[in-house]
Amino acid sequence: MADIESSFEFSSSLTSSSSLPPPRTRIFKIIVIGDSGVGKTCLTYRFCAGKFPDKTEATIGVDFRERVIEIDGEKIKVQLWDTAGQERFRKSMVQHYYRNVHAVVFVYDVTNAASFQSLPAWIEECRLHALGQEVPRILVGNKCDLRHSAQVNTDVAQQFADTHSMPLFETSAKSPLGNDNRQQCNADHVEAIFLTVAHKLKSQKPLVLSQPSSQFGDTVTLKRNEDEDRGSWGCGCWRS
Ligand SMILES: Nc1nc2c(ncn2[C@@H]2O[C@H](COP(=O)(O)OP(=O)(O)OP(=O)(O)O)[C@@H](O)[C@H]2O)c(=O)[nH]1
Ligand SMILES: [Mg+2]
Repeated sequence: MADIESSFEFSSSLTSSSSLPPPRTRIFKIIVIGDSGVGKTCLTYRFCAGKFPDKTEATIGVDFRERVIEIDGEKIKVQLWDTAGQERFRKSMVQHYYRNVHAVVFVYDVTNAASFQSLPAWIEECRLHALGQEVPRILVGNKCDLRHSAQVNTDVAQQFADTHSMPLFETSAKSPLGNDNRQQCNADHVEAIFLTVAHKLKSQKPLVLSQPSSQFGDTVTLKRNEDEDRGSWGCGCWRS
């Protein structure tokens, strides 16, 4: 089974004479995968930049977005890997996505049944890249603002999520522009989805230092205990 590793970024202002423990930021690497056009770029942009992007183009390879959040007084860097859905744009990068992944977000488009039907293939890809069951996964049905043209029934999606021990979130990356409370709620989910993943990762068992920090290095690698929590994390389904 592959180890889950977590990175810590140490403050560059640290001096060797300091007697205080170094301030540090834990980094959680979360990959976002799913068919082209489901809204991976919009979702990650919304979480990191706080808005729906003016325009997007198909992602080539992978884009990184980061946001530092604070949970229980600890600063955590949520690093989102926004991957390309189009096969021709992802081929060369695929090996890199899956290295030291802390969590996976599977995205489908609620208005596109084919994107939902592709999910088993995305799950299989994770398996082929040795992603263990201990790596938290969540399922996101995006574009709920287009609910009138929805092709994927919530109950069917929930059943799929249950089968694969994932919480399901239905949401919209698009900004709620009107006073529609339900849309507001949907958009707030984008924030909540990634915060939930970060909380889940933070609450997993303590990390153990596995290699000393080099004299000049800013980053050390930490390995989780062997007996880490392997269970699923219950149903966190939030529906609109
Ligand atoms: N109505 C609506 N449109 C959305 C939403 N999210 C994304 N879109 C639109 O869907 C299209 C594709 O969005 P992207 O975020 O680029 O899709 P992607 O999954 O990153 O696609 P690839 O990079 O090709 O894998 C764009 O035209 C977005 O404006 C949403 O929540 N609601
Ligand atoms: Mg994209």
